[in-house]
Amino acid sequence: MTHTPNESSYDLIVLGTGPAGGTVARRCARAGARVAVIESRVPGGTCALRGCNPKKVLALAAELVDWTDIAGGKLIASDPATIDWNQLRDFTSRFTEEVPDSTREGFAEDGIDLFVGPPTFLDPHRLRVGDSVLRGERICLAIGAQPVVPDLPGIEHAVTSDDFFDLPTLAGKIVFAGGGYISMEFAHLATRAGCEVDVIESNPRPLDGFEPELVDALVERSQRAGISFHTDRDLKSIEKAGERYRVTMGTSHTEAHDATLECDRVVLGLGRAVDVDGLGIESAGLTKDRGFVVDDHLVCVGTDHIFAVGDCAQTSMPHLTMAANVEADRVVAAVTRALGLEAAEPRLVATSNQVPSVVFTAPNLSRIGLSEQDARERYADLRVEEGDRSSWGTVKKRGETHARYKILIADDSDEIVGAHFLGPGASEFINLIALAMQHGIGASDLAKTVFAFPTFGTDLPKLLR
Ligand SMILES: Cc1cc2nc3c(=O)[nH]c(=O)nc-3n(C[C@H](O)[C@H](O)[C@H](O)COP(=O)(O)OP(=O)(O)OC[C@H]3O[C@@H](n4cnc5c(N)ncnc54)[C@H](O)[C@@H]3O)c2cc1C
Ligand SMILES: NC(=O)c1ccc[n+]([C@@H]2O[C@H](COP(=O)([O-])OP(=O)(O)OC[C@H]3O[C@@H](n4cnc5c(N)ncnc54)[C@H](O)[C@@H]3O)[C@@H](O)[C@H]2O)c1
Repeated sequence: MTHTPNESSYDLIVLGTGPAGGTVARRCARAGARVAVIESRVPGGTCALRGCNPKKVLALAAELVDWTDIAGGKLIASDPATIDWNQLRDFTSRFTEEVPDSTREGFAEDGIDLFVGPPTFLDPHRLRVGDSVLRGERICLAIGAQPVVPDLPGIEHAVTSDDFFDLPTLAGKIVFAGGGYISMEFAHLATRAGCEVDVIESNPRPLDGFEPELVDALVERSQRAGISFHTDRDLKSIEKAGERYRVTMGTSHTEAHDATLECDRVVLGLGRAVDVDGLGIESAGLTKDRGFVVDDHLVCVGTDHIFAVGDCAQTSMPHLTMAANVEADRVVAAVTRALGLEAAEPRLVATSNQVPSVVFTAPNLSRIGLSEQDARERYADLRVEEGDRSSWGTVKKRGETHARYKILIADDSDEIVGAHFLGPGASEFINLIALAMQHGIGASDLAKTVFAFPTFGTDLPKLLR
């Protein structure tokens, strides 16, 4: 083995400091591995710095305004609450400001060497970062994904979710391109902040993958909150029009019906993609498709010592923080075992169908497991419990008008194979269903379970009977 003079050797080199990389690095270091982490940006990862956590602060503000709006004249006097963007943005930044230092401190506590800068593979075991060359017995890619910015005329006028948290103003008319999680959550905030809001989505409805009836109900509720939808429409171009922007939308099928919208800001929510620019993946023999192509053990195809985990790995797992943590735990077990250390077994275990997700609109939309369409293809004995909870006391007490559910049960085995909720309690129900799905609690046992009254939990057994 030849070493360059400033080359350091490690048992494990991790690329990325998000939930996936952070977990792999710290748990392996605590198990006794000599670990280096390379981060190309400020340490902390998407979730903590420009994703879930700051987004949840914004979503809380949207929910609060919405709740005072729908409960005004009932639970409280009807003066509407308002959002002061400067105050909200500054409050949100308090939660992100501390992340880089606390990430650095956490790594230091665990004896991990942190290198900040863009890395490049020199060969399958060695990476250059700045002036340093690091050699890793094992390497773990946890580089996440970046907002998709398509090559369209005028795209430089748009901002991404990364920029949204620091916008100098949240006012006027905002066009969100794409109708996925990011646009829907930010659109719900923006309309509650008094903006005029439009969402452009190339599919017939936003939030592909969520149950169509529940999405339709959320769209109706969103429209009532002031959001306009342009479905079956693609973002085509953006032009500067004085102080404003002119957005052109095509249809997904023909150019015959282009339409334009004038607005003050365009925000992209067109998905996220893995960016390997400058990483030199060919020197490491890596294959990338939508993400790094891995085998069932999260080992990159074409290698026997490089793992990929979280948003950058091409697996059936959704691109969510807890899914990244589940995969990270599997890699920790594999790496510690391979290094001959005491194997650190996974703390979190779930299949892709057992990972719940919530869209933090007001009201929330949640899902776990299969859609009804997929479940019908797999289960001849499928039982579907579905309905509208908007007349139920727990919903009406809050002043909410839109609340639906759909629970999918394989009748012979009593197994819950999918569940979908919109409205008050959606994020509580989905966790109870996740508990049942992850630990083999059948629908009829869940239907007999006693929860504290009056919480949303007490509605769940009734939805299953
Ligand atoms: C606006 C927004 C809201 C979200 N809300 C939620 C939510 O509510 N719930 C939820 O579960 N998920 C949410 N997500 C998704 C969640 O953030 C991701 O699934 C999660 O962060 C994935 O973790 P990761 O460790 O794989 O990647 P990341 O957290 O993206 O971390 C990857 C790290 O690698 C670094 N990196 C990139 N390239 C390189 C390189 N070449 N070399 C070294 N380092 C590199 C990046 O800078 C980053 O620090 C949200 C995402 C966004 C954008
Ligand atoms: N609450 C959460 O858990 C949460 C929140 C935000 C983000 N995320 C994660 O981040 C990922 C990225 O979020 P996202 O909202 O950017 O992506 P997304 O994949 O959820 O949605 C992108 C949407 O853009 C549409 N689209 C694509 N190109 C278009 C075009 N040219 N014109 C119009 N519409 C177009 C797609 O049809 C799709 O509906 C999510 O898939 C999710 O994994 C999770």
